[in-house]
Amino acid sequence: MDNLLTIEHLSKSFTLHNLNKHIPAVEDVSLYLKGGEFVGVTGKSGSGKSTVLKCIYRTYLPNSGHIWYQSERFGRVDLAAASEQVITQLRKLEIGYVSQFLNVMPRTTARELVQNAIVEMGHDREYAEQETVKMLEHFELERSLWDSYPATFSGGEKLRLNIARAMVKRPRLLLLDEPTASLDQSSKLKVKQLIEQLMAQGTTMLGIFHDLEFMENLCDREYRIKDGRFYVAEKAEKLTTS
Ligand SMILES: Nc1ncnc2c1ncn2[C@@H]1O[C@H](COP(=O)(O)OP(=O)(O)OP(=O)(O)O)[C@@H](O)[C@H]1O
Repeated sequence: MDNLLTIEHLSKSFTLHNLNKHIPAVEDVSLYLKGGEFVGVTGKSGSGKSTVLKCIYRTYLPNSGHIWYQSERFGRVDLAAASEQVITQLRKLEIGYVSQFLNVMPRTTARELVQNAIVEMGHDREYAEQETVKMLEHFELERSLWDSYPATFSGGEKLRLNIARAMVKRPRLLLLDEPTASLDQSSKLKVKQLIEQLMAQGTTMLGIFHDLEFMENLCDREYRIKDGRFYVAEKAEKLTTS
């Protein structure tokens, strides 16, 4: 199968002007994802894992390199150079990003947050309501919270809602940035079940997980980003734990 994503020689650095400091977060990283694969990214803290994911989602604009994404709507797109309009459409329709932090919207309830994610993909309200109920039930978010504002939720409740919102869209490409970092065992199991469902539906995933055992039981392949002056992603041997 063709690659859904091909990263070529990606570099991203940050300049902290107040400290007069230059941080080469990612240097010369190349990797690929075939359609339907679940690939894990590992590496020491600070080795640049999140930066790679954020460059793909275009939270960060890379300094150099290409991020070729085979889009359903736009054909082959370089995410490192695409216009903001294309990126906005891709985020709505094709590419999901989930981290351990929930961006709460003011005066938007938990139920609305999930529903809106489905509606912006073009589905009707009735379908969005049904899917929202299924997802909130799956993640065992207390019913009394469904119509409350997430700003007051506990860390675990926010996290479960965040994952529900990203996964309910069933994106073509899902970027998982340590989504299970502070979840208890039962919530992790819920995430695992949904990842397996998404895999069965053909979603391609690139994920960073604190819990390596959790990741290695699920993923097809793994890239290690090496610490040091150069941050090079290399293909690790295919895991055989499944
Ligand atoms: N917005 C930013 N501004 C300045 N420096 C940043 C920024 N984002 C990341 N960095 C720096 O880039 C480097 C890589 O960070 P990144 O978060 O990608 O690492 P990571 O491998 O995901 O780490 P962890 O496992 O601890 O989450 C670090 O030195 C970090 O301090």
